[in-house]
Amino acid sequence: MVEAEDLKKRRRYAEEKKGGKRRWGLAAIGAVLVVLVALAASSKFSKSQNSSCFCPQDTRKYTGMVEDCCCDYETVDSINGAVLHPLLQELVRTPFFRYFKVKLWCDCPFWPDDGMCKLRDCSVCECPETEFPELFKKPSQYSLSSDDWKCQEGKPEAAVDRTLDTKVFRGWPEVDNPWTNDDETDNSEMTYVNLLLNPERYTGYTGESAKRIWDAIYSENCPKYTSGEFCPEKKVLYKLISGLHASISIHIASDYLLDETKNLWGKNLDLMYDRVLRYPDRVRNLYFTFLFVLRAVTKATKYLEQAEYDTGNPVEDLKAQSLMRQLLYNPKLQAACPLPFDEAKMWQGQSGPELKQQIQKQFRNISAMMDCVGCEKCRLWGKLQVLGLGTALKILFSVDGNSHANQPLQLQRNEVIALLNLLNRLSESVKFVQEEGPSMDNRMAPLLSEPLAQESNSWRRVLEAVGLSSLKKKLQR
Ligand SMILES: Cc1cc2nc3c(=O)[nH]c(=O)nc-3n(C[C@H](O)[C@H](O)[C@H](O)COP(=O)(O)OP(=O)(O)OC[C@H]3O[C@@H](n4cnc5c(N)ncnc54)[C@H](O)[C@@H]3O)c2cc1C
Repeated sequence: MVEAEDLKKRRRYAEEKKGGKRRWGLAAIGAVLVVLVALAASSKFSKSQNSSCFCPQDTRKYTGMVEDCCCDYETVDSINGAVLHPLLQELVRTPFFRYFKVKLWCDCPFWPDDGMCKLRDCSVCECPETEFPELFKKPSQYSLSSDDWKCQEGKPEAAVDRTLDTKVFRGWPEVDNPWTNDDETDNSEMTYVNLLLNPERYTGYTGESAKRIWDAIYSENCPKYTSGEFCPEKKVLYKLISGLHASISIHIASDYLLDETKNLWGKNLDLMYDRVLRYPDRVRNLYFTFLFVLRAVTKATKYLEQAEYDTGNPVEDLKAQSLMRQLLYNPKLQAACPLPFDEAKMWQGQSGPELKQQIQKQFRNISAMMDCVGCEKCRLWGKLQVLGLGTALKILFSVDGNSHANQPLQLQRNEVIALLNLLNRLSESVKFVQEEGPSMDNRMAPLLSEPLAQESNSWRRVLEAVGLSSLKKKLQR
C-alpha cells in the first residue's frame, strides 16, 4: 500500500515537473514570439515613418504629382515611353542635332585646372571630315589636313581649326544667352563636336577635382533649401542642378567600364542605386528637371516649328523637321500633360525681379564652373547640358510669356541643339529609373534602409565593412 501510495506520489511529482517544464517551454516560446512581433511592429512603424514601405503589393514608389509641376509620375513614365523617348532618340541622331559647337579649352576662372581623368574615354573626338555637314565646313583656305581631323584623344594641345563659316548660322540669329557665362556670339576658339562619337558615359573622372566642382555648385550657388521653404523660385535652381546631376550619374552607371583589361562596358546597377535610386529626392528632382525642360520646349513650339534645320542634307533635314513637329504637336502628349510646368506661378511676389536676378547670377556662376571640369568629355556634356538648362530658363523666364511682344524669343542654333539633346538625356534617365528602379529597390532596400542611406554614410561604411556589400553582390547574382 505504502509502496503504491509512494509510487503514485512520485508519478504525480514527475507529471507536475513535466508540466512545469512544458509551461516554462511554452512561456519561453511565447516570449520569443512577443519579441518577434514587437520587432516586426517596430520595423513596420519605422518604415511607415520613413514612408518607404517595402510591401510586395506597393509596386510604385513614385506616385502623384511631380512637385511644383502639373503632371504626375505615372503619366511622365507612360508618355516618355510611348512618345518622347522614341522621337528624341531619332531626333538627336539627325545631322542638325548631332554637331555641337563648343569652347573646350578654357581657363578655369576659380582655381587651376587639375584634370583627374585617367581614361582615354575622357577625351573628345573631333569630327571626321566625312561626317561633317557641308554647310558647317570651314572655308577652303583654312581647311585642315586629314590628319588634323583624327581623334585628338590625349592631345589637348593638338591644333584644331576653329574658324567658322558664317553660313553655318544661316537663318539663325547670333544672340547671347543671359543665363550662361560663355558669350555664345563669340565664335573664336569654338570647335564642332559630333556628339554621337562622344557619348556621355563613365570616364574615370573622379576624386577631389570632380568633388570640388559639385561641392562649389551646391554650397555656393544653389544651397539645398529647407523642407519648410515655400518660395518655389528658391527651390527651382537646386532641383534643376540636382536633377541634372542625377541624370549624369545615371549615364555614368548605365555605360560603365566594367573590366578595364577586357575593355568591357555595360550597366553598373550597384552604382546607379548607390548614387541615385536610393535617394528618392534625387529621383524626384530628375523628374522635375525633365518636366521643366519639356515645358520650355513646348512653350517655344512656334519658334521651333518654323526654324530652319538646314545642314545641306535635304533628306535628313526634312526628317529633323518632321520629328520636331511630331514632338511639338503630339496629341497624346498634349492630352496627357498639356502644361508640364507652370512658369506663370513664378516671380509673382514683390521681390520677384530681384530674386530672378539673383538666380540668374547663380546660374551664370554654375555655367562658368564648367570651364573647371578637368576631363574634356565631361566638360563637353557639362557645357552642353548647362547651356540646355540655360536655354530652358531663357525661354521660360526671359521672354514675355504670352505675346513675346516686348522681347521676342530668339534662339541660337546651338541653344536648340543643347536644349533637345538635354531633353533626350533626361528622357533616357527617366526611362532607366522606371525600368531599373523597382527591381533594384526590391533587391537593395531591405539591406540598406532609406534613413541609413540618406543620413548616415558612416553607418553604411560600417555595415559595408562587416560584409554588407558582399551580401549585396551575392543577392544580385
Ligand atoms: C559637370 C560634370 C560633368 C561630369 N561628367 C562626367 C561624365 O560624363 N563621366 C564621368 O565618368 N564622370 C563625370 N563627372 C564626374 C562625376 O559626376 C562624379 O563627380 C564622379 O563620378 C565621382 O562621384 P561621387 O560618387 O564621388 O559623387 P559625385 O557625383 O561627385 O557627388 C558629389 C556629392 O554631391 C552630392 N550629390 C550627388 N548626387 C546628387 C544629386 N543628384 N543631387 C544632390 N546632391 C547630389 C552627394 O553629397 C555627393 O557626395 C562629371 C562631373 C562634373 C562636375
